[in-house]
Amino acid sequence: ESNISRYNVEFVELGVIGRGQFGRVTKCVNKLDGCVYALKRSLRPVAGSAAERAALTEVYAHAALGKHAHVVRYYSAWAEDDHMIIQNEYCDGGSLQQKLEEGPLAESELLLLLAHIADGLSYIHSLQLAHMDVKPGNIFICAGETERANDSDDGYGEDSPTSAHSYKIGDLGHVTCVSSPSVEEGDCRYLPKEVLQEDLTHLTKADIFAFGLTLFEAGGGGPLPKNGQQWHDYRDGKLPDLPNLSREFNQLLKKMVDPDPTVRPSASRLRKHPLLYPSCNK
Ligand SMILES: Cn1cc(CCO)c2c3c(c(-c4ccccc4Cl)cc21)C(=O)NC3=O
Repeated sequence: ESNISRYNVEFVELGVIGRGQFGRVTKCVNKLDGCVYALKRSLRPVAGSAAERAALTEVYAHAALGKHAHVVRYYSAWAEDDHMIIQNEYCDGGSLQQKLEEGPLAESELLLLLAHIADGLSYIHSLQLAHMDVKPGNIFICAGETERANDSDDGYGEDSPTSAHSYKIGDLGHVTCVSSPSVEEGDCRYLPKEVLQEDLTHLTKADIFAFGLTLFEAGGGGPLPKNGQQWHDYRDGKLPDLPNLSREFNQLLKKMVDPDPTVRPSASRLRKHPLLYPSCNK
């Protein structure tokens, strides 16, 4: 293989920001444009393997999703000396999972998370795609981001004038087309029962389920079960109330994790939920 590495020629590594069985994620400066990016470097998957299909799906999804205020932006991907590299937007505020280590979010913060991620999911779903791995570890925070209606407003842009920080959905490694039979299951803690039972007829509602458990966890309901009775209870409509949240928020969480996927609100409906427009319903 060539030993001229684009990674080393075009980027300066600032530090490792993530490690996994997949490889590692680094924070890098591009020497040409001087901007900071997140680069994931993983072993090149075996040709024809599920891992290769997932890697290609990730790049196809990023390319199809282009630019959106609440989806982590993709810039480039390439292969070099037996590795695959993907260059994404660097979100400087860490992941939601890291933020939750400091404790649960207050309802006002949960509403910001709800608005931003419902926006991102609504955009992904509008392209007939489903994320399939929504969870705190795949939601990243861009601190100090002032939201403004982006000039190329495609109707999905955030319309609130400014917000202290912005939540974005990342890691498109499990993205699938809603009419696709093959699903690479995401984290089982956020997986709805119907997907486990191979019912793939409502894949966008699998994202809503996972987002519901993500909000429940962010509101203090964690840690989530990976199996056992509690895992089943949460999927049989027995999600406990969170005492520090309003009755209305608790009702919304129960709707988002309803056993019947058709009962769960769509992402575009979530964007218009009354909880997000407090002044209107006084
Ligand atoms: C572990 N980890 C930490 C971060 C920084 C959070 O402040 C991070 C990022 C990404 C990713 C990422 C996820 C999946 C695929 C590719 C990448 Cl670069 C992983 C990240 C990504 O795409 N953008 C990131 O900021």
